Formats: sequence, C-alpha cells, structure tokens
Amino acid sequence: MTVGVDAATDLPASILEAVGLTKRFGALVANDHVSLAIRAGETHALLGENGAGKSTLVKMMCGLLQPDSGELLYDGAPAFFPDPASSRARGVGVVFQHFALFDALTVVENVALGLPGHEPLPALAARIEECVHRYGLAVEPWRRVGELSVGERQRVEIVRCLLGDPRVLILDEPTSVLTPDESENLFRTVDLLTGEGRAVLFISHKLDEVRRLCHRATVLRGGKFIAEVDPKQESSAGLARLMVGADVPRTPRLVTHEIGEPRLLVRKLDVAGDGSRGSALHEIDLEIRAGEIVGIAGVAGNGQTTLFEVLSGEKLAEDPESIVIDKVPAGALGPTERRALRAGFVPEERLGHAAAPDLPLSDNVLLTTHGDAGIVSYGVIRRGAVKDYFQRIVKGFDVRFGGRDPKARRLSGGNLQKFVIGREVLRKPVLLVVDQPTWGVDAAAAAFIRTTLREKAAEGCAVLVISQDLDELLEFADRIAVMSEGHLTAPVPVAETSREAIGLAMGGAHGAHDVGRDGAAQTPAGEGADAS
Ligand SMILES: Nc1ncnc2c1ncn2[C@@H]1O[C@H](COP(=O)(O)OP(=O)(O)OP(=O)(O)O)[C@@H](O)[C@H]1O
Repeated sequence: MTVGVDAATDLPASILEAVGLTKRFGALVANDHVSLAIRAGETHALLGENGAGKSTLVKMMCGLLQPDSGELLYDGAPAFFPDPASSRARGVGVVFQHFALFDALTVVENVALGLPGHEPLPALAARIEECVHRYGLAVEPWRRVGELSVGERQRVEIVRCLLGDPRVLILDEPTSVLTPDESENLFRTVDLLTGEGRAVLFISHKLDEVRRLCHRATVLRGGKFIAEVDPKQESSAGLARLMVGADVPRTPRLVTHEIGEPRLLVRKLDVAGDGSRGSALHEIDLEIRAGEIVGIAGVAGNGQTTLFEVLSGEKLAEDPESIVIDKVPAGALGPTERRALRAGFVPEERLGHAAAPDLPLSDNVLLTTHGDAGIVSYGVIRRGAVKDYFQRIVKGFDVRFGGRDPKARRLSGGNLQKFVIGREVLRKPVLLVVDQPTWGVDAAAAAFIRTTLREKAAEGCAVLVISQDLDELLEFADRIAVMSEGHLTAPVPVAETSREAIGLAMGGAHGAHDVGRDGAAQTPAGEGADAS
C-alpha cells in the first residue's frame, strides 16, 4: 500500500475525513461541527468523556448514522455512505465493543456470514489462517465461537474486518475486554497494519496505552472538537484535563474503617457446566466481610459469569447452604429474594441484562427496586417515588443524556453504566456484587465509581468486584483472588501479592492455590481478613 503526502501539511494524506459533522438527537447536539482526518499509516486516538460523542462520530463515518450537516471525504473527494455495507466496500472496517457473532457457529461460518458470495468454507479457512499468520492474531477457524474467550472473539471480529482488506480500521474500545498480554498482542497487530500504510482509529479511555500506541489524538468534549494533539507529548493527566476541562481526581483510599461480620459466605460451591467454555465452578470458597472490597481477577470466560449468576440467584445453587448472605442461607433463593436481603447486583452486560434497552430509564429503575420499601405499595407502583429515585441516580451519579426520560439504549455506554451502578448503590445494600464496574467508563467516571464503592464498603457493605482490569483491582480492592478454569484461589491482601503472582494464577496455575507475592501457600478465604 503506497502512502501519499498532503502537500499543504506535509503529513501523510488523509484516507477518511469528517468535515464539520453535526448530529442532533432532538434537542441534544451529539456532534457539533466535528472534524477529524484519519491519515494513512497512523494510529489516531479518539478521546472524550462518556457521552462526548465518540460513537456518534464513528457511526457517521461508517454509514450507520447520517449527519444532519457536514460531509465525509474519502481520498480527498466527497463520499456518501448510506449504510455500513457501502463504507465497507470502500475499505472502512469497524470493530464495535459489542460483537456480532453466533455462539453456535464456528469461526469460519461466522466470518462467511459477513462476506458476499458463497466462498467454500475450506478456502475461507485457508484465507483466515493466512491473515492470522500475517498479523499474529491467534484465531482457529474451526473452533466454535461459544468456546472462545472475549479476547479470541475480538480477534475473530478483527480478522473478519481484515479479510475485507480495509484501508481504515476503527477499533471501538478494543482493550477494555482484554488482558494485559492480549492488549500487547493487539498493539503489535495495530503497528503491523499501520506499517502497511493502513490507518487505525482507536477509541479508548485508557490514556497510558493511547500515549504509547497513537500518533495523534482528537479530543471531543460535549459533542465539540476540543483539540488535536500528539499524545506522546502529553501526560495522561494532561489528556484527561483536555477531555474533562478540569483535573481528574484519583481514587482516595479510605482505610480507617472497621472490618465487620461476614456478609457473604460461599462454601464448597460446585456448579455443573452446561458444556460451554468456563461454565462450571469447582468447590468455590469465599468470605467477604462488612467493610471490605474483594476483587476477582481473571481472563473472561473462566467461570466469572457463572459465579455472578449463582451469586445473584439467576442460577440456583444445588446446596442452599453453599451461599449465605447476611447469615441467611441463600443458595436456593431467586434474585428478588436475595435483593430483599439487601444484596445488590451489577452484571457485566449493561444493555439487555442490567437494563432493558427499550424501556425508559424510570422503568429501568423499577427492574431492581420494585421490592424496596416505598417504591411499590399494595401492588401499586408509586410513580412519584420512582421519579424521585430516578432523579437521585441522575444527579448523584452525573448520568448525562438528552431528553427527560430516554430509553436505556439511547444512553452512551458509560452513562448507562453510571445509571446501573447508581440504581444499586442507592438501595443501601449490605452486599454488592459488581461485574466489570468500569467497562467503557471514562477516567473521571471510573474514579467516581471506585470511590463510591469504597464509600459503600466504609459504611459496612461487603463488595465483590469481578474485573479483568488488574490495575483497577490493585488500586482499590482490599483482597484479590483469581478465577481460572472454574477454580478460585484464596483471596490475599493486595499488599501481599504482585502483578506477576496474579498473572501466573490467571494463566491457569490454580493448583498452586495462592497469589501470594512469594508463592507461599496462603490462608484459606476469610482467615486474616482483618489484616486488610
Ligand atoms: N440514538 C440516540 N438517540 C438519542 N440520543 C442519543 C442516541 N445516540 C446517542 N445519543 C446521545 O448522544 C450523546 C453522545 O453519545 P455517544 O454514544 O456518541 O457518546 P460516547 O462519547 O461514545 O460515550 P461513551 O464513552 O460512554 O461510549 C449522549 O448524550 C447520548 O445519550
């Protein structure tokens, strides 16, 4: 691929360019005269707070949304993409945060579905293998997608895009679901792609990786273009300041509170698998006391989803005594009964699991609060109380959106996450189980969510956080355990472990049964919790 040069700027020529794009949703201006040029051979970051307008811009650049005004240029000439197929045909590939893959089909079958014509599967598998080899992507064409980890699925999506030989590849928060190793591999692939003269648009809230990987960065704030900078010349704090317009606080550690009674006790919890990868749990032991945050690290697809389901009551435990919430055997109780014990749950999937996409936010409030005092009385929904609760979430958690009470699907990803966390936290739970608390959430909102969870712990709540983000867990958990192939190591105080020990256990060293810094055997779950 040859890379031309823009005579006016002496920079590589832009392949895809947005010029003054504006998009309104009712009264809300999601993009206000935004311009962005993606140049050949560069990795260009798109930065902004939750709701800043990043996804809206990307959707206009690939034909998923039409701008109200402004235009797109492709190779310097006006371009019109009435739909995603037309942008794909011109060489614009997008890998969205939410994958569009069928679990029951193999990789090659999934890829075939997205391609025109009827290429025989063995020939397509050979092309996939060639692409995998060329870009170091580690994808096996004949494996069933249901058996793949999130990182592997993402690679399938990337391979699918690359088979279309794109000149521009747009990656929407690609590393939020990846382990550090997987992220490193992805960065290598991105470098190979730009080395060939392709352009990559990289959306991320992780400013350190943006500074490492990207040649330029465009910052949006409140739907407006704020700056184009060289991220390597900026500090992470400087980039965050551009995004937010003010300094971004770090999570304060509140360490002065007491560790109290066990709020969650899990004893010898076994869950049979349903045949899919990472669906079985083996003899899980865990104790979380009032006042502490326990983090569960691990590569997605190692049993975390099953653990969440069995703790929240979406899946029942065979032995009712194997899960005890606030001294009550809860293994046989459903979600509503567990909520009545003042347990709160935030699942990983915001849209469709934590929130009903086509219900307004106020009705989404009801989904998890209908059992709480004051919200429903004598079978009648108290709309005023729901509205008050809704307003408290919006104000307390800075949930931003257009309109008064939009459907959940209209919110940006990060704002919906803040809404879901707020809905659970305001119930004043004694136990809070949160899966991936800050996925897709900007730096300021992530700091706010972590601070809020710490405050809940300080008030006597026991908090269980399942997260792929090791830095996040090391920053704000008191103890950390690792989930691997359905086994859980004993949680150890953060001060007594290291990234290396956790990384080793994440890689499957569950037989070792510990994540202590020196590799010495740790005390079983619960003992020594006061030390945290
Ligand atoms: N279809 C829609 N209808 C109404 N409002 C919308 C729609 N899509 C997006 N919005 C609003 O437009 C604004 C920008 O949203 P967008 O998804 O582009 O933000 P973002 O920068 O990608 O955020 P995040 O980092 O949270 O993903 C938000 O206030 C969002 O609520």
